[in-house]
Amino acid sequence: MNERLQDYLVFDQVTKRFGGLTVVEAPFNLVVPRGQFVVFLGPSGCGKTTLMRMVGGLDEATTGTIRLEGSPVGPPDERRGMVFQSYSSFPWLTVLQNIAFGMRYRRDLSPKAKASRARHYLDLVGLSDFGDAYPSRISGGMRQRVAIARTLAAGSDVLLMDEPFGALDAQRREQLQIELRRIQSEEMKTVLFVTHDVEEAIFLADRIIVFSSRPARIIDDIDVTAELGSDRNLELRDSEVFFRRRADILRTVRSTLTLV
Ligand SMILES: Nc1ncnc2c1ncn2[C@@H]1O[C@H](COP(=O)(O)OP(=O)(O)OP(=O)(O)O)[C@@H](O)[C@H]1O
Repeated sequence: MNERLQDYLVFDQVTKRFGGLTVVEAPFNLVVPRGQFVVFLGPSGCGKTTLMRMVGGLDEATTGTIRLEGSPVGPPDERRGMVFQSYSSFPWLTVLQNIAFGMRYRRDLSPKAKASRARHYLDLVGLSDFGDAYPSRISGGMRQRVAIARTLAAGSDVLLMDEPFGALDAQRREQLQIELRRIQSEEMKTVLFVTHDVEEAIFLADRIIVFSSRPARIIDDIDVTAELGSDRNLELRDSEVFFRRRADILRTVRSTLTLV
């Protein structure tokens, strides 16, 4: 991999304060190669969302820089797609139109290609029968799926996902985890993904960053792909090595609760 791909997304000496509250204190450094699936795992309130928002351009670092392909990240743009906990859909657009909205910048796609892509992602998230519905008429979990479909359809190179599957039932969640991992590896997406679910973290991640309580500090940086390979499927999920790894990581995560 050449240098530009190796240091594709870089947190360089980043700190963050909100008034008197220090969220990221010890300068935060992390180098993410292009195409890596990185999961942030850590106690509630330690600053994971804040780090993601800074990558997305929704917040600014107090000191230090976040660089994407060598340049400081600026305001949100189409290179970075976000699915956050407080997802939003446009109430005046139908579900299908909401998904298509994510592609408004895509000049490389004809209107017909956009329509078929929107339909594809609508089906993928299991909302085939709700394309013409308005967001106010569907459940919160379904609106979350609309947000996921819109972000995937947009085709951004970097996906910033903050507990995107939190409100989904177990079966839908598993299906979307498999699809997300497939899309990510086929299309070389770089993903930052926040979850509190250790199993989800191991299943999806190439690499897991484990944080301490606030102020956020990295206490472990786990190369999951080195141990489990990059092929993720349901057999792996039931395997002994998966369960062993899950137990190890749970131990590390539990230790963060006593670290301050
Ligand atoms: N705009 C803001 N102004 C003031 N404080 C903020 C702001 N945004 C976040 N914080 C505070 O920063 C801290 C870190 O919040 P953040 O949402 O990044 O944590 P988190 O690790 O993502 O938590 P969770 O896992 O519960 O989502 C919290 O104490 C939060 O209240």
